[in-house]
Amino acid sequence: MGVSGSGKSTVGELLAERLDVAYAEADSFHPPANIRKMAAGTPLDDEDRRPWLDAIARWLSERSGQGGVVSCSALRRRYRDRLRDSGAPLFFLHLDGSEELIAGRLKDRKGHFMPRSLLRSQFATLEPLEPDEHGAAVPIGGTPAEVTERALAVLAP
Ligand SMILES: Nc1ncnc2c1ncn2[C@@H]1O[C@H](COP(=O)(O)OP(=O)(O)O)[C@@H](O)[C@H]1O
Ligand SMILES: O=C(O)[C@H](O)[C@@H](O)[C@H](O)[C@H](O)COP(=O)(O)O
Repeated sequence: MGVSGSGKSTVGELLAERLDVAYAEADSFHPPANIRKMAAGTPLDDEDRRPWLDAIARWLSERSGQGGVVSCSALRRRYRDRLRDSGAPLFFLHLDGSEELIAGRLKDRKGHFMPRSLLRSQFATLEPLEPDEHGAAVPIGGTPAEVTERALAVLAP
């Protein structure tokens, strides 16, 4: 989990490779209308995110027990609750970094529908993990390989 540009896709793929489990990119579960809306510079609302979270929850429940990594922003507590309702045992890794660091990385990202102008609203929507949630924050400084090592250390201390 984490805001746009926090490294979910980059680190998620590396993590899945290291764990030898399936990987899913949550962006690919958005209905086309959601992609169009974000590309036009408008943040999604809860209603837009409902079918998207339902589709990700389906993927999770189909894979329950086999392991897997999904890179999904899961910005609000209630979105994570929806994913937990899938029944799959989930561990949320929050890729955690400053708006300044992430904005800098997004400047160099090419060929992605998400405009940088939405980063502010992503931070405004973000609700960090609460103490009762199974998961941990992972600082995103350093290379993707370093962040992946940090995530692995948290998963298997
Ligand atoms: N640890 C890192 N160091 C430098 N650049 C990174 C790092 N992680 C990701 N990036 C780059 O930052 C941008 C956003 O990463 P991405 O994985 O697309 O984030 P998200 O999936 O969360 O939107 C991409 O251009 C990616 O190559
Ligand atoms: O809930 C949302 O507002 C979106 O799903 C958003 O959080 C997500 O991050 C976008 O799909 C952009 O994609 P990237 O995170 O890959 O930039």
